[in-house]
Amino acid sequence: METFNHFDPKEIFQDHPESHKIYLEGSIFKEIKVPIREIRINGNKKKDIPKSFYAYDTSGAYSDKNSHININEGLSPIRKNWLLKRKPIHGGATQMGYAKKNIITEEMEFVAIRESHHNLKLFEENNEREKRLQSRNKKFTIPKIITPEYVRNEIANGRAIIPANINHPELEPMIIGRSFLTKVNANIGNSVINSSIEGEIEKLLWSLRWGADTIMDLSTGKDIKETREWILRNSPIPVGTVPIYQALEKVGGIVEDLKWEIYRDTIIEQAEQGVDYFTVHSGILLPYISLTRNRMTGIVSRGGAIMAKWCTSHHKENFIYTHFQELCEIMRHYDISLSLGDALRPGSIADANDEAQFSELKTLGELTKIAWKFDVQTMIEGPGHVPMHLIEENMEKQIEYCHEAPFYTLGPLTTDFAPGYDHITSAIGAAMIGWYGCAMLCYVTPKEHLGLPNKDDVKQGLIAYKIAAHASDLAKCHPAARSWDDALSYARFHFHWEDQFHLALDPATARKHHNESLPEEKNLHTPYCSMCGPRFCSMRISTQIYNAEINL
Ligand SMILES: C[C@H]1O[C@@H](n2cnc3c(N)ncnc32)[C@H](O)[C@@H]1O
Ligand SMILES: Cc1ncc(COP(=O)(O)O)c(N)n1
Ligand code: MET
Ligand code: SF4
Ligand SMILES: [Zn+2]
Repeated sequence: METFNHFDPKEIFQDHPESHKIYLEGSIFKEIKVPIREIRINGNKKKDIPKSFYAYDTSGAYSDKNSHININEGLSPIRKNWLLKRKPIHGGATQMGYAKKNIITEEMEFVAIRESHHNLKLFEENNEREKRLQSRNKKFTIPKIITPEYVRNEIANGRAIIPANINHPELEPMIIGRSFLTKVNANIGNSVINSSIEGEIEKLLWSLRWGADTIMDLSTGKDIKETREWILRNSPIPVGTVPIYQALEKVGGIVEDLKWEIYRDTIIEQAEQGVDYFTVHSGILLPYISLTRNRMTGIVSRGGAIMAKWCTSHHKENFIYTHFQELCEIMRHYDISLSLGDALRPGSIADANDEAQFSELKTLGELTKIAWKFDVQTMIEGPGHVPMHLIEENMEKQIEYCHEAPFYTLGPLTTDFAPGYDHITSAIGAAMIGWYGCAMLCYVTPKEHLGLPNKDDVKQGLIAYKIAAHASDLAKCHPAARSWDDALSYARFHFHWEDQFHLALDPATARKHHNESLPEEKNLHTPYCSMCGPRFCSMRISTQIYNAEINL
């Protein structure tokens, strides 16, 4: 693609009525501007309720009415000055390197503000209510306000990462760790069957619109490098890749012809472009491969299957494992985060939690320790297909084997019997593992196992996963989570229909469903909807009871 003139990017971000973008300033670093979406709450104009709600905002400059957007030029490089300034003062280091030296970076303050800003109490404290809602929370203590020092400490200890390549200055930093908001990744990218750069840009923009915290470009078709360049220059969120896919392309798809040197050159090429994290299949060792023989579905990881074929055909140990320190040195230089891939994740309910899977997980734990020596920020990838009763064991073993490095799981899918609806089968497992402490949920779309997702699949996958992530945050009693539910419930009980739509995850769909049976103009202040009608509306009857009490 030479130039982009296919559609107006800003149009994708216009269906957020009563929302506008504001920026919060740093206190350590005045030049940082942390984006937030402010949603206006209109109420009935009589009562003294908060006038706005602040929502975490992943959409970058695209949703800013005052910004200039040109896909051909890319986003403005907001981190450029931070990086330049820091280098002569402290020398270049990874976020983990700075954190270990007790240095707070711009990125750390940025994410601290981002994680705390909607930590605003919408309604007056109700101690009895707070006690009741937190009574069964045993797993987590998350601080009420996330400070830059708290962020630094979590990064220094390896419990959280800020994926931020020094060559991705367009990035708005975000943090992945179990003491922070649960994050969601969206996979995009072409395949040989289906491919266009503008189509991938469109999926990127839909991902941003629907709240993806990171994306992975999993392209395996044509123009892999050029596609990635367009994505990176226009992405305000971290971009991850699986470099072995492009390495395999370089050897014409012949697995046996792969070698470390080609893989290394691919890594450097992608590092120079600004990729923020790499999925690396370094934990699948030669002896583990035979453990998959009796599985129902073999090796389902793409990178894993490629590596297994290489190892068995040469009868040699995994070349990423044997060159792991060299890999870490390259990644440290760019501050690329390491996502240790789960090449042996189960691809069916029958294969969940088997020996192959957990053997690899142990190896990933050993590699984590090595990566940390190099100050490489690290997270661990997890399954896959797991029935609900076996999910908790995955989280427990990951924390134990991998020294509390953040967990990043695909789903997990809780059943295999619903192709076409795997965004739902997997959002169930994602909500559970998020609650147990998984830091980032990799979405699954309705197309899983069936084909390459299109932009509508991206939307459906993200909606399912934003729900899973938020439900996890509520269950973790994350201090920033519940205020959104409270604002929406208040609007619902008081029949502030407009507020209910504006606060909704998907405002247009909520409005459309409401208006299908009660047309908008006449009924927007109606104290009921078509579900029960005027006489049977229980919330209306409740209000009548309380109003009568007041009159007594
Ligand atoms: C590991 C996960 O990545 C998904 N996956 C692999 N390639 C792509 C792509 N080009 N676009 C979207 N998702 C992809 C798989 O469907 C699986 O869910
Ligand atoms: C959570 C997650 N997302 C993506 C991949 C990469 O895909 P693959 O292992 O199939 O190459 C992975 N291993 N885990
Ligand atoms: N659905 C598979 C999984 O569970 C992925 C297939 S495409 C590599 O990981
Ligand atoms: S998703 Fe399709 S192409 Fe990928 S492993 Fe499954 S069947 Fe093969
Ligand atoms: Zn699968």
